[in-house]
Amino acid sequence: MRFDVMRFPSYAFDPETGVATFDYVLDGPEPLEFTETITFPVPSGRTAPDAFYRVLDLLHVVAGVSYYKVGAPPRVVAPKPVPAAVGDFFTAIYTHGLAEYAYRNQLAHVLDLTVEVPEVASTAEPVDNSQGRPLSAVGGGKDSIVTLEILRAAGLDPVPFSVNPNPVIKAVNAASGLAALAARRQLDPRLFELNKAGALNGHIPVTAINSLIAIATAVWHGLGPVVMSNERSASDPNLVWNGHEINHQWSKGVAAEGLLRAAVTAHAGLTEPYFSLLRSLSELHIAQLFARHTAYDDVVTSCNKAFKLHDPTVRWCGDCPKCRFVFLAMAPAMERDRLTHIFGHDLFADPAQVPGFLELLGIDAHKPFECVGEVEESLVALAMLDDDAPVLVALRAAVPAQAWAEASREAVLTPGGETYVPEAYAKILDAALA
Ligand SMILES: CC(=O)N[C@H]1[C@@H](OP(=O)(O)OP(=O)(O)OC[C@H]2O[C@@H](n3ccc(=O)[nH]c3=O)[C@H](O)[C@@H]2O)O[C@H](CO)[C@@H](O)[C@@H]1O[C@H](C)C(=O)N[C@@H](C)C(=O)N[C@@H](CCC(=O)O)C(=O)O
Ligand SMILES: Nc1ncnc2c1ncn2[C@@H]1O[C@H](COP(=O)(O)OP(=O)(O)OP(=O)(O)O)[C@@H](O)[C@H]1O
Repeated sequence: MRFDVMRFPSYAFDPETGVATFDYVLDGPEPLEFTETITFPVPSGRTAPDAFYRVLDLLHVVAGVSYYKVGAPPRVVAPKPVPAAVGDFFTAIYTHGLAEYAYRNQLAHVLDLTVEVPEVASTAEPVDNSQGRPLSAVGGGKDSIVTLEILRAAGLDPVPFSVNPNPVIKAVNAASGLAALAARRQLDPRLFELNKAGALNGHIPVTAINSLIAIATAVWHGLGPVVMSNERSASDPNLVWNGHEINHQWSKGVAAEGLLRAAVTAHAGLTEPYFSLLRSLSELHIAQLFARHTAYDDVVTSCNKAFKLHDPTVRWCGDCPKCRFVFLAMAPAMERDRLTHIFGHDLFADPAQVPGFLELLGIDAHKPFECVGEVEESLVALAMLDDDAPVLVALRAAVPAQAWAEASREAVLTPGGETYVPEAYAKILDAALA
């Protein structure tokens, strides 16, 4: 299949049902057409404001990555004039956001794309949304639980929100006792047929898509900023290829956050659209904050296999990089019995897990293409554990002396790095960390 250009013919939105449909075309000798459907929760008695439609303009192009990856055409032409900040955001989504896909499929041209914008438009009038109730994105894992509880403790009355909440997310929301909002996202089924037939496939920047759905929902419901739980290490690449950083978690990183904020403010006017409350924290630090909340032990699930669209696991699979990393990160903060209860497995008792842990400790290959923290975080977590579980004994013996010397507990557990957290929320975070 050869395609010349990706286009975005139109989108439609029905405020009665909350259903938005986004159309895509991969144009070439044998064009392919796709439609993605996103159903927003409908608020009672609120008309969708202009800013809502403007966020949909952004979502239309960003959600196109799922279909672009079927053919990787050399050109992507955005549908309407947008401010310069939006063009930059689109280009970053299709290059950095698809970098792992480009690397795995050896499609170097994807990293050099520029999304073409018909004309540069002027920026929107400001819309002050900074004082509304925060919409807190919930992914079912430990990070968003920590954010939800920090916002709740500060009296900000957060509204939990998820895209396609699965049983894990529904159980987390139930454990929180808060009334949640949800949107439904349906990929064009044709995509799955093409995948089965062997079409090009790979990872996409899903957090950017979920984030724009969250922002649109917050705008329509008259809420305040969307608060994410993306950690410091999400900004660090897995490897460098042809001079380009390849980061599995790119759209969770701080650069993506800055670009998304700038695009939404320029095109939709929102003064405080979106930020990650936990940006300055390591995963290890967040795991320590999570340990304070036992109410979620029976439901919290960070394993990505539980979030697959087809054949998901019920909870932790117990044998993937993410399960291993979160087990190691939580271990110093809680009794082993509690940890084993949360996971349903004791990963430190199983010697077959040793090679996977060595990868996290930087002893083998590059950081896995998964949502895992830095090698330094894993080393510090291991250094904080002093019992003789079989896996821990094997890992201690394998870590070279120099690696221990380079891992600083203080560096890992001290907040730092660039963030976009507004001052009022930064005070709340400081209070939670005190
Ligand atoms: C759950 C998961 O990890 N999925 C990744 C996996 O896909 P798989 O085929 O095993 O299962 P499904 O997710 O059910 O996907 C079925 C097909 O649909 C395509 N697809 C899915 C969602 C979407 O928005 N667009 C799509 O085109 C998908 O490509 C499958 O063909 O492997 C895929 C290929 O590497 C990944 O793309 C799947 O990742 C999901 C999009 C996903 O939701 N992943 C998150 C758990 C995830 O990886 N989050 C990252 C943050 C990434 C970011 O920058 O935002 C993290 O937490 O580190
Ligand atoms: N289905 C979803 N709907 C809305 N937001 C989501 C969804 N899945 C993930 N997110 C948000 O995207 C960000 C990244 O997700 P991630 O999976 O890393 O977080 P998490 O589930 O809270 O924690 P963990 O890292 O332990 O899995 C978080 O802010 C999370 O709340």
